Amino acid sequence: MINKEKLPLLVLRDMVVFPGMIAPIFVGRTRSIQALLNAKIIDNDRQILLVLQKQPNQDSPNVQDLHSIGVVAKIIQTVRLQNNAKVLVEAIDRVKLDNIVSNETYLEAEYSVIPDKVVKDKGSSKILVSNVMELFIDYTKKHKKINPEIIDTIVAEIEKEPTNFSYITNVLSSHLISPLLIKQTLLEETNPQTRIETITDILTSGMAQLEIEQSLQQTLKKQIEKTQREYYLHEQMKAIQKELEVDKSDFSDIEKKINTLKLSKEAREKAENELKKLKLMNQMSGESSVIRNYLDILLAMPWGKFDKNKTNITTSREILDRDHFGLEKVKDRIIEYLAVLQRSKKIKGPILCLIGPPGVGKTSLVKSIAESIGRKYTKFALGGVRDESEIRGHRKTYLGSMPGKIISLIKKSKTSNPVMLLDEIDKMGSDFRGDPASALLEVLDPEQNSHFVDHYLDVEYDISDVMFIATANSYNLPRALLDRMEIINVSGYVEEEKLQIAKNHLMPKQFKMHSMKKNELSIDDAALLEIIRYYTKESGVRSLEREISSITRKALQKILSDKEIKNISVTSTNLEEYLGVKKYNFGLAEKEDQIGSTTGLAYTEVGGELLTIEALTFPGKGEIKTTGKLGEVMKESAQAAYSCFRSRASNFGLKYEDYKDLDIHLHVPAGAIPKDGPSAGCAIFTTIVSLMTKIPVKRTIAMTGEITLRGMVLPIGGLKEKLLAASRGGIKTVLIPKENVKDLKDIPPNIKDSLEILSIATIDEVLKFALTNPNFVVSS
Ligand SMILES: Nc1ncnc2c1ncn2[C@@H]1O[C@H](COP(=O)(O)OP(=O)(O)OP(=O)(O)O)[C@@H](O)[C@H]1O
Repeated sequence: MINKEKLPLLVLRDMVVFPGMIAPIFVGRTRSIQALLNAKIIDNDRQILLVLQKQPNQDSPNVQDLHSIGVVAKIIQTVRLQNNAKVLVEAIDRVKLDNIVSNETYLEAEYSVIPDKVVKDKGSSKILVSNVMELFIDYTKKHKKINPEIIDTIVAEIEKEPTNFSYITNVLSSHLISPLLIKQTLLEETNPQTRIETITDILTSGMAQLEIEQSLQQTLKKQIEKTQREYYLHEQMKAIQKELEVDKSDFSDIEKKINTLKLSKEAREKAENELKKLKLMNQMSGESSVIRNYLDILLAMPWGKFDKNKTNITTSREILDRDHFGLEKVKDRIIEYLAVLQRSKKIKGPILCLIGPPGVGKTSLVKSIAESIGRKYTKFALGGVRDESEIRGHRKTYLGSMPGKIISLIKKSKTSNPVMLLDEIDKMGSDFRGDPASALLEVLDPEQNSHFVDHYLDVEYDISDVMFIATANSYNLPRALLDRMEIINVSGYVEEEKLQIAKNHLMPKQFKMHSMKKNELSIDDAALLEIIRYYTKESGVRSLEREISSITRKALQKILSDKEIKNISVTSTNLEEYLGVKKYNFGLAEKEDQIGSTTGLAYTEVGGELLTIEALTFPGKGEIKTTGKLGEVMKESAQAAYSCFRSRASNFGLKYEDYKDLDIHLHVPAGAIPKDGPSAGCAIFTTIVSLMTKIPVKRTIAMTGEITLRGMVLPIGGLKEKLLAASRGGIKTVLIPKENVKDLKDIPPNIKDSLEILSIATIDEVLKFALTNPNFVVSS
């Protein structure tokens, strides 16, 4: 039924109000405010019609611009603001508008209430409601636009009236998030069941849309994350590249070296691999500095660099003669060796080893050899080397590891064919860290050393062009090493030679070193001889050189501190002024012939020595006791000499009773110095015989020779050194084993001339020469 009484019409721009709902409305348009003001009071309520305009953006819609279905509502509250108002309305019924008219200030219309159709199939509608409710809850939760508390209230209210389908659909419709037109359709639908279905459809499609949106959002989020990640990585890469850019020059240096150096194939591959690793590394890391160091060393090696072989034996001889006095035999041997080199360019044979006491010129000979063949000189001091890695290096993985000395010295000499002096090869030790001698064997073996691998370099380096020359003070070398080497004996010098060396080599050398002019200082021969005799005690000339150096310094100081002094001459009279009191007595021979004291001759690492052997008797059990740090061999030699004496005692007119209760104490002075070897046998025997027979031993005689129990004299070593010591010590006569006579040809004539050298084959002969009363032996 149409309600002919008109009600003012409030046109809504963008909302649909459903029956039963309370809604706040902002009213701004004048016509709307006028409509509000003219709301009619019906049943004690101010009532008004509400309708949606078709186009939300129209400011003054005409009658045809409005939907025909709306609601009649009561105004609960009105709040007037300055130019507009806020009104709270409660929709009462769905209405159809008729006869809409516009009076002066607002629209008004007649209306007829449209009741909802009665739902017949309540069962299925109930199911539909529970479905739609579930959907609604899901949808609103997902949508997140509706406050969860409101959802709870709606759900609670609906649960209160589960069969009021009109109410339920209106509530759900008003909370749907959907376009206005759809809402208007819902308002216009009078069948609640149809409305439920429509709402279900709307929610389902809304859900699907939401899901799509959400997955789209996620993809978008992922996309953004991916882009951000890529951006970040990109930036990081830029930073790394920038970092690398800085070091690029470093790498290019290394690359250049790898490409230009004459590396072996293996070394090139290794260098390239290491460089590859290095490029991928953090340049600040410890490992990268290990690799850098390694590459530095590997690429600093003189790959393929050789000094040109200038071997010419004539010039070599000249240089050796220029630098060294005497040593003819040694020089001959060296020249022979160099002759092979001149022909074959590479010596595959054994390496040279110069053996002799200190200061005899071994080192300077090697320097001269290097100079004479135009090669660099380098020295590997082996004294005290105990660790194999000093020769062959440590693996580069160890912290602070380094290549071995051989490789380091080659690198330092900047050529692959230097002359390398292996100094003091006899002083090499060995311990748990490995035996350096066996590593050295590999170095010296011409078959192996072209493939020498240093632990640090870890690639083969050909050292077969290096000329190794060893020096040693003694023959105390591992057998295998001795076999690899050609020994050249460099023995000591006699006084005359020392004098010549001092005048022609040491003095000019020291003068040059101290910038002393030739005419400013002179040391006469007598003074030099005194230095040799009283200030030095050596086979070589090292101390002599030191003393000359000390004189030069003192003379220089005098010249510089006193302008009056223009030159200085050092003679035997003023020598003490420069060198202080005499350090040694010349000639160790006894002042008088002694009972129980004999002079023996020893050969030590520092050259020949006079050895006094003395003995005493005292009551005892007929035993012999030895002191003076004697080695096992020397002790046994004393035992043998004593047994030999006892077996022959009757020859010397002695009865068993004479010596059976006597102990002998045999001592060799300079008790702190270890002594060993069998060559003092003769001297010990002579001492015992002299002691027991009370016949003195001639003071001017010295002897050397091993004895057997049966009284034979056996040969000894180091003859030249021993004769030199005898001549230095003021000895007149030397007894040497008969078998050593053949060695005399190697002894310089001046030594032979300065001594009476007698050969002995038996101990009887020894006694005949050594005792002051030789007839005694013969008569007995
Ligand atoms: N025959 C010689 N002619 C000239 N100078 C010599 C001669 N012998 C030695 N010298 C000089 O004596 C000094 C010591 O020699 P050098 O250092 O070569 O001795 P060495 O035998 O190598 O000793 P070490 O075994 O202790 O190494 C050097 O200055 C050297 O030039």
